Amino acid sequence: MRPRRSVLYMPGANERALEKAKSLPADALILDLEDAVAPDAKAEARERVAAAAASKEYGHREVTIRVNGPGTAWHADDLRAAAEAGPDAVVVPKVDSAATVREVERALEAAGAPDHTAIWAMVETPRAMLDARAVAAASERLTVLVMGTNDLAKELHAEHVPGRAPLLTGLSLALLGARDAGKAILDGVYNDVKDLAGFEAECVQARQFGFDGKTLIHPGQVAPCNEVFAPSDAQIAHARKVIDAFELATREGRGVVTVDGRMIENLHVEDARRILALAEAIAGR
Ligand SMILES: CC(C)(COP(=O)(O)OP(=O)(O)OC[C@H]1O[C@@H](n2cnc3c(N)ncnc32)[C@H](O)[C@@H]1OP(=O)(O)O)[C@@H](O)C(=O)NCCC(=O)NCCSC(=O)C[C@H](O)C(=O)O
Ligand SMILES: [Mg+2]
Repeated sequence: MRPRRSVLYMPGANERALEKAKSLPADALILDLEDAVAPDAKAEARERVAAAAASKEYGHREVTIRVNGPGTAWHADDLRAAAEAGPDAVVVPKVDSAATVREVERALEAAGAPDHTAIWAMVETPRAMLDARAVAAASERLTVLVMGTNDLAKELHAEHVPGRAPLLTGLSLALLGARDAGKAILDGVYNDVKDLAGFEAECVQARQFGFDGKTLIHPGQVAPCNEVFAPSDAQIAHARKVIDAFELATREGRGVVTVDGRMIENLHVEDARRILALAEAIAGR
């Protein structure tokens, strides 16, 4: 169980942000070479990001590198540099087919990427929503899907509105694909870094949908995001109660029981165990 409540992007060319990330309570970092880096700064950012990822100075935080997308002039060089740096994962934008995942996997292996370097695939196009399951299941190296809700909204000609009605179908399709393939999935970013109330509402919505965490763009979003995606004290207490009550029922030869007036079966116990495992992993940080 690896907590991925808060996953912070930072521009690969921004030395100050790369330094600051060492002290932020984010579960994971995405050192970005794609959208947040201007074309003229790509080569320098690539060196900076590779050195940061290889430095092992980020403690418990998962360190990932977002490369430029397949078909761009920088993609192959980015993959080679990432493979040599050996981050926890390479984040690949605009993945819309299983074939792309396999090409990335081959390129990483040809460049000598260590086994521990996973692939995180960004799903951010209509095609990716429709083929999310195939993308998620394309490789064992692929462990996480990452929503790209800005690109998705752009492709759909959709507006960013509170509640995200225009994106809900895409979010659901991506979740279905990820979970069917047994993979983790992260929600997209919230662009208005000053609107903390709107941000928190979107975190709660993502948690209710089933996302493991949310991608972020500003340090001020990390703490509230961690709070929303961590099991609350009440959830932890309830999970323990469910497990205890079900174990007692099982010893008495019953397969179903009620806790606080609600029916509990084996599947609820599995969920309770998942909640406790996540809480323990967070407490171990
Ligand atoms: C959004 C920002 C441009 C805001 O920048 P700024 O106004 O300069 O922020 P602050 O002055 O409030 O910064 C305060 C301090 O925090 C540091 N900082 C800021 N952002 C980060 C960060 N992301 N990681 C680490 N540290 C950060 C500043 O350096 C200040 O430090 P100090 O001077 O020591 O006090 C900016 O936050 C930013 O650039 N964010 C990241 C943008 C980014 O990475 N975008 C690409 C990913 S999102 C995406 O691509 C979407 C996806 O593909 C999709 O389709 O949806
Ligand atoms: Mg994008």
